[in-house]
Amino acid sequence: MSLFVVNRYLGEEENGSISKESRSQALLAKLQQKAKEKQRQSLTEETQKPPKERTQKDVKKKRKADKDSSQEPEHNKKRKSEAAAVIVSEKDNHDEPVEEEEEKKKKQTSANEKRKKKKDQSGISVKSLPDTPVTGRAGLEETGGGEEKTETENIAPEQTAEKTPAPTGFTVLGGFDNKPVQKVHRVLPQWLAQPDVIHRDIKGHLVNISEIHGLSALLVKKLQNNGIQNFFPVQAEVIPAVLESAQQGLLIGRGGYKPRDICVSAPTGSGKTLAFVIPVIQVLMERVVCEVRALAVLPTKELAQQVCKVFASYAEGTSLKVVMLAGQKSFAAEQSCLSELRGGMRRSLADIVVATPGRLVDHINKNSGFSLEHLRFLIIDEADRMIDSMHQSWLSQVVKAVYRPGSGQEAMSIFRRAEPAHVTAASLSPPQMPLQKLLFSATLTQNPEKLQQLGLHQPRLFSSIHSQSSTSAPPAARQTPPHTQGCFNFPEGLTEYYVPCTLSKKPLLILHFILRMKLSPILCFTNSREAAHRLFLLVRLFGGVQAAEFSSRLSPAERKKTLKEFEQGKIQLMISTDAAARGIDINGVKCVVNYDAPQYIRTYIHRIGRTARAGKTGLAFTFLLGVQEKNFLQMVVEAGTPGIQKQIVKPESLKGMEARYEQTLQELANVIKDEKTR
Ligand SMILES: Nc1ncnc2c1ncn2[C@@H]1O[C@H](COP(=O)(O)OP(=O)(O)OP(=O)(O)O)[C@@H](O)[C@H]1O
Repeated sequence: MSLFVVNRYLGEEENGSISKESRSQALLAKLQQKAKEKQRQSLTEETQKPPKERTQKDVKKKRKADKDSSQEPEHNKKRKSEAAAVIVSEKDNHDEPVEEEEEKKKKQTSANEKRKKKKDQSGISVKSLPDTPVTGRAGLEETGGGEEKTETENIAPEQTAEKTPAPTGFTVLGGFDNKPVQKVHRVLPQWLAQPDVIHRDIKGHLVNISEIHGLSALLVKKLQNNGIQNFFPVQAEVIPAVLESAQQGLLIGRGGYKPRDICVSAPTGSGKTLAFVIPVIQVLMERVVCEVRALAVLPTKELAQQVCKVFASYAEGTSLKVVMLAGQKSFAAEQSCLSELRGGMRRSLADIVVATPGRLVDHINKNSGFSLEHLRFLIIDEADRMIDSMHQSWLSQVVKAVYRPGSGQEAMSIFRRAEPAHVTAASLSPPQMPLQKLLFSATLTQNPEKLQQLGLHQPRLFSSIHSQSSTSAPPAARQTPPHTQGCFNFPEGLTEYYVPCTLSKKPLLILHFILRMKLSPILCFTNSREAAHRLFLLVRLFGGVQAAEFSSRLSPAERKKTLKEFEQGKIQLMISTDAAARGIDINGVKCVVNYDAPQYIRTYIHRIGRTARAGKTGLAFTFLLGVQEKNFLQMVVEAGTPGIQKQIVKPESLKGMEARYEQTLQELANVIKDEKTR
């Protein structure tokens, strides 16, 4: 039972037996009639006086007339509109005679009604179309045929009758279908859109280490002892920028302002590690009191180990101490490396800490001897990975630990740090140790929302994405970035191939690459730990290849040993999961094989970036099944690859190994069964 009954006023026919449909038609016709009369009245008035005499009074009168007419009974209106029509015809004798005009309007009205009836039956929603277009062609004749064009002049004739005329002074909505939709282009923040350009071509843009001012003789000597005579482009750009931000010493940046945070997006193997190790050691080596002033956070133990080794190597000969928090040792052992109690006072035993997020958070929360109140540099390597995996919200815990009010005198000291707010005279008066963030990645996200999480202060971006390869510009020159080719960096010396294959032939292909094409040492990536293990077992059973697996199936010590043997050339084929994809710096990798095609472009970039490092050349092959080809190639091309070639391996070149391969598959099935039972 309907709760509310709404009775619509339908005029005199209210109680008649007319059907709903025709009632609404009749109502519609009436409304149109009224609209027509109103327009006629307004036209009549308008044509009676020259425009300049029309005053507010007229407008009010017109409005009043409109109002009255809407309340006036029907028969009066009809008479008025006929009278108005007569006035118009006597006044402007060049108009068509009234009867014909009336006839025309009637025809138009009935034509409209017919059309509406037809549309009603077709179910399409009906717009209430007044049938005497004011600005249409007919409207032009009524007003004596002015010269100006109206919008119906430009519409195709069949549309003129359809076009809804605008009542005087109103805009008729609609017509969206013929407006082209404007494409929205993402507008990057200024600092992202106009980075400082880093050249991709390392060999063509080396800068002698003596050209970089501000480096101590000790560091220069250490670089030369390590065989480094020239800085790579990313180092030549970033090292001076970091040194400049610490020119006034540790306390505050130039002019009292906080130094700008720095983001670096440069290809894999372009030397980003030294780009932060050298300036941080240079700035901290003059320190007097040992406190944790530099913290480098990396995603994996291996990377933390690798960076800690580089820091320790260049801190040798200085009083700086480097400590790693990555779970290689027990929590207690790490705790004793960080600080000690002497005479009832806490003394820090570390200047530079290299950590993985998990262990770092543990020490912040459970180790009272670990203080970050003097932290000056926060280095986030593989920054895009660290942003994505902000587990345990490690960054907010670091920032909280940095600005945590100290106890006792520390809380009162003029060096007490307050979280940066707006830059005002007051916020700058006590000299404070600023916290400067340094971000590094070969696939740094350009997504402002993601970067927002890092709370960067007036960030400055150094990027090689915009640079043209092998230009003849002077080494340290910065070009205004040309059009961005793609959104990722590819090492200059890398050649990429894809190999069409079938699932069953993939193991034979990798054996063919080693035994026939002699491409070893090969770093081979699979998409899972199990696939890496199975392939490792199969290659070992096939024989003739020194192979090893590298995944979380191995203990950290076993992984470290495997990396070392691979680097020493004792292993021809290292079968790895993506644990070794990011940042791992293994000298001498000639060839990377994506045994399983990577699902994400960042994974691809970091995998192939294990070769062609430090300006050397390298090869990258990706085995592709038929169904993967189209999407993979599209992904790589969109990322801005300089070019990927098709490498076909003929089935006959695999023929000689098939018999042995079949036998190996049998043995493999037994080995896997044994493992499962163990
Ligand atoms: N100026 C230099 N001269 C010669 N070799 C260098 C120089 N700088 C770095 N290298 C070497 O280049 C290799 C790659 O350096 P590094 O690991 O810092 O690259 P990366 O940009 O961090 O790579 P990824 O993005 O993969 O982490 C290292 O073996 C390093 O010793």
